[in-house]
Amino acid sequence: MITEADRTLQDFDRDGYTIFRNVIDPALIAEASAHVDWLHARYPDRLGEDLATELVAGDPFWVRLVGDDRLLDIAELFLGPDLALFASHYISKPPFSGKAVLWHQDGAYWPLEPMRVITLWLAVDESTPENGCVRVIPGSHKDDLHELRTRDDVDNVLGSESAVAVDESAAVDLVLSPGDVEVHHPNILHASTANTSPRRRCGLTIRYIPTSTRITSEQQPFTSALLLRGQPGVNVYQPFPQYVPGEHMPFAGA
Ligand SMILES: O=C(O)CCC(=O)C(=O)O
Ligand SMILES: [Fe+2]
Repeated sequence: MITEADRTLQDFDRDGYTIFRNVIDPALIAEASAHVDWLHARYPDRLGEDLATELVAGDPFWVRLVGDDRLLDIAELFLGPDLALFASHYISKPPFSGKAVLWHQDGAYWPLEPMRVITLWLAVDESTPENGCVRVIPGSHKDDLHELRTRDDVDNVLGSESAVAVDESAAVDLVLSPGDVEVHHPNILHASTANTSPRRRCGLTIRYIPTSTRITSEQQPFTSALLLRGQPGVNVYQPFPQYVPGEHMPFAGA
């Protein structure tokens, strides 16, 4: 018998991405949205595209969110039962000014060995072509990792892109509603345009690894390495943060 999960994995093997609808409930998405506002107030110098990984392990709400069982159950389908966080990053593009993300493969940036890792991209806002949703080239995950080249001639989040010609006519726009999750492979070519609309476009990237994938960064434990489920495997991890009223964002169950 072919189950729903088998079909999802087959889609992912063929296309390099797949979408899960309505994973996270509106109450928790509202907290994630408030978290982005709270982070902006707490770190006023950071851009919305840069609410990043080094803030995660000291932030009880962030850890609660990436450790949510609904997200880990999805990660487990792809990676098995022993799961860690490698990195997580809100990419919140403000109205009218949000920057583009140029075509890239995530794995080209990451200190992981082997490159066994998936991204869950959790939609916090509606995400459409108008406000700069993620776009992918289906099947491009079958290529090896390309070299990177620097790009500072256009305003963009990464400052670089894959050094490869991309046939944009093959791109698929990932239109998502708040609470939906898009899963993508570390080798898939993906991008997003600038936000020229009046609506914010916020998503939370969550990079999960099986604990058999080694984080080879010099910094140990890596800034956002957290053991989330099962056995610790080959890495060392950050301790879980304790909630301190007044220091951290209050949230349900804090
Ligand atoms: O949110 C975006 O626009 C880009 C996301 C991305 O590159 C990723 O999740 O790896
Ligand atoms: Fe990416």
